[in-house]
Order: sequence, then structure tokens, then C-alpha cells
Amino acid sequence: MKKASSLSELGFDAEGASSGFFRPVADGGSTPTSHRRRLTKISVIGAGNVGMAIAQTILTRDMADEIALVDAVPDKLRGEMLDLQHAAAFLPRVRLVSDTDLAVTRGSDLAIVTAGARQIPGESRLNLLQRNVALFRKIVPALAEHSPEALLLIVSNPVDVLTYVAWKLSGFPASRVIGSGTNLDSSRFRFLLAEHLQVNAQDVQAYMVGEHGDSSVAIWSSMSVAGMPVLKSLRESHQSFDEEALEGIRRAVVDSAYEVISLKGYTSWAIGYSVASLAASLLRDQHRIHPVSVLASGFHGIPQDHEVFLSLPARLGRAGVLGVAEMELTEEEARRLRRSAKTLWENCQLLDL
Ligand SMILES: NC(=O)C1=CN([C@@H]2O[C@H](COP(=O)(O)OP(=O)(O)OC[C@H]3O[C@@H](n4cnc5c(N)ncnc54)[C@H](O)[C@@H]3O)[C@@H](O)[C@H]2O)C=CC1
Ligand SMILES: CC(=O)C(=O)O
Repeated sequence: MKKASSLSELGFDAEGASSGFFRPVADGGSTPTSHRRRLTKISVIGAGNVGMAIAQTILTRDMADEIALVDAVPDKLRGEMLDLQHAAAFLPRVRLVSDTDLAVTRGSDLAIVTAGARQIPGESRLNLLQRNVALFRKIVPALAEHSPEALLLIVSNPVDVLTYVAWKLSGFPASRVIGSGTNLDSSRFRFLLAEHLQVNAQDVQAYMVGEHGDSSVAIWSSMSVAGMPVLKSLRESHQSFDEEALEGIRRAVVDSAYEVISLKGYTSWAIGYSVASLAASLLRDQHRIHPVSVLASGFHGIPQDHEVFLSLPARLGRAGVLGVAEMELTEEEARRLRRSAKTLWENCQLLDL
């Protein structure tokens, strides 16, 4: 049975209650239009492990005035909404709404899509494609209709191909359709490098690019700590340079999700922080550089007519993707990136969009 969760649902008159409790000052008027701030609305579609980790991280980072949650399972959805609402006394004030109907997302500034099937232990991300494309055909056109000016941030897997699908189905410009991509892989990479080098992960600048998945590419050539190019310093100081350890780290990054999924069934916390950091860079117009899935045609020798989305370091702001960094890659890195692009493009071509 649906129970009331707000005082107005319980029969209290919210207007009456507030006017009785607080009186306006003697000559109090309304807020001048020039002082009114535009409210920020974020929608999270899919209130599963990932959607809820993202929603709760966004809540703690105080970047939305309204968060709309959407899921296909009404009881679970309402339970998740209430559970978050009950933390109100510890959080910035946010209007939290939920519905199975995508109309609740109307007027979103940012719509984050996490709905869909997830991997079972050992399954690849690309294996989820057909199931999640079917879902996207229902979700994306409705999202675009309700929020024609929104930024779309895709998280569901396989994220790169689904970002391409969302771009096609939404009709939005590519600058407003972004996949969370290797922002997460790069964080895993930085964590493992930091452990290896005994420094803080925030001081490690290192990117994984390409597919968020098995063909992702570690960019060793530009890796730096405190501005120092790590491989060059090691070579110049004739210190032992352990190729095997580096390859072990790259392998560990690629295997990370498989390991977590085999241990706890799904991944959630790291992707929650990863996506919240993207949301902050976008909505607060931070111009920060994140490796995210963007339209990569023409970059690093990827053919111009291959409309493939994969991760490259991109400058993010309120308008979405403001630009993509022209990284200097070694020949081997560029070759691996093109191979990653080929795998993804072959998958995109299987789709009838
Ligand atoms: N890009 C990335 O780095 C990551 C992506 N993922 C992906 O995120 C997705 C979600 O993973 P989890 O949250 O663990 O799965 P989950 O199974 O916990 O949640 C998926 C949710 O989608 C909902 N859903 C299904 N159809 C829907 C519809 N038509 N409208 C609204 N909601 C609908 C389900 O009811 C469920 O609550 C998966 O595809 C997973 O592979 C997960 C971790 C990292
Ligand atoms: C599941 C997934 O894509 C990840 O955790 O990387």
C-alpha cells in the first residue's frame, strides 16, 4: 500500500503551516527577479546499485536543487527515495522526487542513465548490448522530449556504444551526450600507480583512454607525478624500469571490475564518485579535464566516417564537451587506441538506428 511521505500527503496544509510559523517582516516583498537563482535539476534513470550510489554522492556534494529518480520497479524506487529523504537533517536542502514515468524528469539540466542489465560474474560489458539498446529505445527519446536542453550522461554498459545509441536516439548535438567512459578506469589506474609509487592518487596524472572495458589503453608516455614525467625520469636516472610491473598495473585496471563483480556482485561506490565528479564539472562549468566517452571521429587516425564514441581527455563545462585534448601518443598507444575504436565501431554497426 502506498503510504504518505510528506505532511501535505498526510493532510497538513503546507502553506498554512508555514505562514503560521514564520511571519514576513513588516515591509517584506518578494525576492527581486535579479536575485533569483536558476534551480538545478538532475535526473537519475535507474535506481539500482549504480544509480543510488550516484544519487547519494551528488546529494552530499550539494550540486542540485532537485533530484528526480526513475526506475521500472515502483516499490524499490519509493523505498530508495524515502531512505534518502530520511537523511534530510544531515544534508543540504534538496527536493527529491521519484516516479516510474519519465515525465518526472521534465526540465532536467543533467540526465544520468544507469538503467539496464549489468554483467554477471565473468561476462563482458559488450555482451549486454542488445538488452540495453532495447531499453534505451524506450528511455532516451522520452528523456529528450522532456528535457530538450539537458546534458545526457550515459553510465549503463557497454557505455561507449550506448553513448553512441543515446546520441542517435536523442538527436542532441554530440557535445551534450557524454559517456562516463574511462573516468572510472583512470581513477583505478591512478590508485594502483599511487600504491606502486607510494604517493597520493590525487598527485598522479595518468589516463586510461579508449573503450571502458577490455580494450582500454593505458597512456604511459604522459604519466606524471607532481608534474614530473615518470617514465622519462626513471629512464634518465638509470633506475630499474620494470615493464612487467607496469603491464601488471594495466592488467589489474582492466580486471578491476571483473574482480569486484565476482566478489560483491556489482560495482557501485567508485562509479558513484566518478559520475558525481563529472556532474560537478559539467553543471558548475569547471572546465576540468576528464577522460570521458566523446565522439572521436578524426582523432588519432580514427576514420572521419566512423562515428565512434570512446574516451579521450575532454574539457567539460556547462555546455557539455567544450573540447578534446590532442594528446601526444606513442605509435603503440595510437595503434591500441585505433584497435579499441575498431572494436567499438564494429559493435555500433550491428545496430539498426
Ligand atoms: N560505466 C561504468 O563505469 C559502469 C557502468 N555500470 C553499468 O550500470 C548499469 C546498472 O548497474 P547496476 O545499478 O549495478 O544494476 P541494477 O540491476 O542494480 O540496476 C539497474 C536498474 O535499472 C532499472 N531499470 C530497468 N529497466 C528500466 C526502465 N525501463 N526504466 C527505468 N529503470 C529501469 C532496474 O529496475 C534496476 O533497478 C549496468 O549496465 C552496469 O553494467 C556499472 C558500473 C560502472
Ligand atoms: C561494471 C563496470 O563497468 C565497472 O565497474 O567498470
